Amino acid sequence: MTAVDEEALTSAEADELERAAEAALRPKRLEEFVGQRVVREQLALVLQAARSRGACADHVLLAGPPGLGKTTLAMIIASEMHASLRLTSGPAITHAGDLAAILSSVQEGDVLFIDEIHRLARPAEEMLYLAMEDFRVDVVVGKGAGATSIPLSLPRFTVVGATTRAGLLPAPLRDRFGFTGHMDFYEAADLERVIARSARLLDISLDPAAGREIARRSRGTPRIANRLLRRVRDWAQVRGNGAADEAAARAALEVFEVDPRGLDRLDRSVLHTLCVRFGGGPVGLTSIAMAVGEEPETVETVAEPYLLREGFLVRTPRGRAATALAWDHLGLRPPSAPGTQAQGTLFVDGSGAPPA
Ligand SMILES: Nc1ncnc2c1ncn2[C@@H]1O[C@H](COP(=O)(O)OP(=O)(O)OP(=O)(O)O)[C@@H](O)[C@H]1O
Repeated sequence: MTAVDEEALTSAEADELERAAEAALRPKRLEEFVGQRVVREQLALVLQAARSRGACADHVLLAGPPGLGKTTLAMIIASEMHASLRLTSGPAITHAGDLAAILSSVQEGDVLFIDEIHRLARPAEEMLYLAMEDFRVDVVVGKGAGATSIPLSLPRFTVVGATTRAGLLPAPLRDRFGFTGHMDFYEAADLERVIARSARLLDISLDPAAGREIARRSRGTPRIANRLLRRVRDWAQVRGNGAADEAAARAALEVFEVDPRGLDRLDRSVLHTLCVRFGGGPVGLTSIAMAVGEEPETVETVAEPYLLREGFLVRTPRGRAATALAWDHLGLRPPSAPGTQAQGTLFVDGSGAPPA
């Protein structure tokens, strides 16, 4: 096995472990689901009404940045409806035939979760409209002039679609969802509750001040909060005295390059590129992505929403531009200020100054 294979295996194993750790922390019922008060209330109503009619729930679209709980909510919908859950994703369905195979095995009342639904191939998308509206698929048998289309009726089922980019969904598909839950970043207080709950489940005795520190630096995202909690536990075990207290939280977050505003390496790299390489912008998404070595979609869906929300950057018709807060956070001065040099190295504390 080559060094590259070994590395790939290790990171695949690490991803698998992270996924397993995440799965163990998923709330199973709507009342355990912390925060997102509006979506929770709307969903509770939709599900209760469907249950009392003895019908399956209307199709649900969940929209919002990664890690806010869309998959978790899909699982909760299935469990609240006492239904079986089938999971797939837009990129996994490369041909309409893949979707036809899934749909033809769907049972009455099932919940079909389609993650990244905005990435479905067009023919599959069209098949899905029909399935969602008329509970029917047309299966094409044969090729060319001899091809025939055989209609296949489906039992009633619920599609739960998740997307980080609701704007990319074609209107006909969007319109087939009876309810859309718009998920937003969590308030720090809600994240503290997520962290306290996870600490209990993981049997970590967590100091409330450490929970606050982790919450503050989790970019409003439960997945990040849970991940940082596990890293704080690691630090406490290996370098500390086992106590997950505030000092352990600060030290661990420093090691894992999460700065005091919760920005991680990618966030800082985007801001740094914008300020130093492009003089603060405005500059197009693709140029930023190329400069930081990421896909434009990753920059747009993973880094940008939080940077926008926190006021580090703005979107203008001519591209992304850094705000005064971004320059300040990096310890740099914008080029218009006299005597400015838009240069510097990024440090974990976001100061722009090297550690003493
Ligand atoms: N409201 C919540 N309360 C408690 N834990 C939560 C909540 N939302 C999410 N989590 C936890 O955060 C993790 C990520 O959630 P999930 O996988 O559902 O996010 P997602 O929005 O589907 O992300 P992606 O779009 O990247 O797939 C899970 O471990 C889940 O337990």
